[in-house]
Amino acid sequence: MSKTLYDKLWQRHLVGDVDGDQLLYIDRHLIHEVTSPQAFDGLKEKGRKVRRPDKTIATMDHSISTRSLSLDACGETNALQLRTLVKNCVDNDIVLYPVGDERQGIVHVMGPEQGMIWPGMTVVCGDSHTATHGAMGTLAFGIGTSEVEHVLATQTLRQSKAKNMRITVSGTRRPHVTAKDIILYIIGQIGHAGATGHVIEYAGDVIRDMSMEERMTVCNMSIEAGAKAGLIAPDETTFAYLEGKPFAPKGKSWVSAMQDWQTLKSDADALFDREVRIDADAISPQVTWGTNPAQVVGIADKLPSPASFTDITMQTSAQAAFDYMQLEPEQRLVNLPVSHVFIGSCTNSRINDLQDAANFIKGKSVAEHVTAIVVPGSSQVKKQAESLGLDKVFTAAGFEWRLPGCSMCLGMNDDTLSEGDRCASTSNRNFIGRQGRGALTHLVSPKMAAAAAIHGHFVDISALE
Ligand SMILES: CC(C)[C@H](C(=O)O)[C@@H](O)C(=O)O
Ligand code: SF4
Repeated sequence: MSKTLYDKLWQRHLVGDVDGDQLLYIDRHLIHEVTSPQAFDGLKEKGRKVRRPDKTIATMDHSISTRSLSLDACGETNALQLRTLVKNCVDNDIVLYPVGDERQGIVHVMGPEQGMIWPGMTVVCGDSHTATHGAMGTLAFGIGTSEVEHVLATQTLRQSKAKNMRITVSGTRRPHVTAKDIILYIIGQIGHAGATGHVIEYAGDVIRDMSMEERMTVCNMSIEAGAKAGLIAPDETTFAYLEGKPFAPKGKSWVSAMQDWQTLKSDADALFDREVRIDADAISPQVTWGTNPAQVVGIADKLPSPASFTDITMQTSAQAAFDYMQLEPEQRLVNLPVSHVFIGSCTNSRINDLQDAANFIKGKSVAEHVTAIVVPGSSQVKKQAESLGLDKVFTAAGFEWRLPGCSMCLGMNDDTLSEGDRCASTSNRNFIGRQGRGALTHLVSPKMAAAAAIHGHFVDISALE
């Protein structure tokens, strides 16, 4: 019978059935300071050991400062969380990339860049944006803390299989339309729960032509459409990205791995439970106006009016979003002033993202009323950006150039906004209070964020000369 890529990955990792669920083997377990402490406590209480420390890798990302390498920089609670991670890793022989380490970074940035994530793997992490790694042709998804404990103890996970969905993006990308605009547009079309219960495979020319970094941006936000995971079949772009990375297979192992990876695609006649087709020509630079990522429009478009939604729940949610975001139905966002700009997060803090923003900023200055920060996704990204002189471009324009971490994406450190601050943010969630109590978040691409910083308000970058 014909199979989808997801079916194939699932089948390869199936080790048995338990009470109606299935048991999957996990190839790579990524951990960070927020969702691992209770899992380690659980193991200790039960007198269990970590079964495969060699398949587990830890990094610090959420609770760290972006101004100081000190673990104490963001208060006692954060320091305790970080020191607990250190102790748990030492006690269990797990490799940890602490702040200051040249491999440290946001878990979804550092994993792929170290070559830890290979096509055909199963990858989990106690973090919802684990879907990012699906860009590598990997079955990758977020798990809860009790599941983190289960994986630490057994290197397996109980799961039930999701449905297959394919999103095919074809046509021609308009100028200034980035991977972020494409995924925001997709979520706008299918809704923030539009892929619930499904694993999405992204396909079509537009996806094929994307770099690995762009594919990661797309897969990263699968969870914002409710999907279990996002996937892209591996190809030459994937192999070229992986080759020579520290954890990638080498020599003969590389050759045989490549042969296997080439088979990792959906069969031509595979059936999907749901198919969505997206025409790239219809996509312009996007900006969210609401409090979930599906509440999004093209920058030149008018906001909807609540009455335009047929569904009563969507009407109510649109009205609530307008109230919270201090916006009016049918308003346009061009010229709406912003007070803050955040370039960072596991969606948009890779080198291409920083390059996109820097290209726009070069030789210009941040508007006087705007506070703008750039937070590279990892130490490697920071180093590469500095070798290209991007840090100088940002600081000369008036941006702050920070240390890598999650930062203002969710403000578990001191990078938070105050009530009424309006932020053009390259992150992935615009939930109420996400960047600080009463703060107003608009999700955009790095280019759109850069333009907002310079002009002090949202700009239709495709209309600029
Ligand atoms: C802290 C962590 C559990 C959380 C997640 O799972 O996504 C965070 O990364 C986020 O983006 O909200
Ligand atoms: S950057 Fe944001 S979305 Fe990504 S893992 Fe960190 S907090 Fe979560």
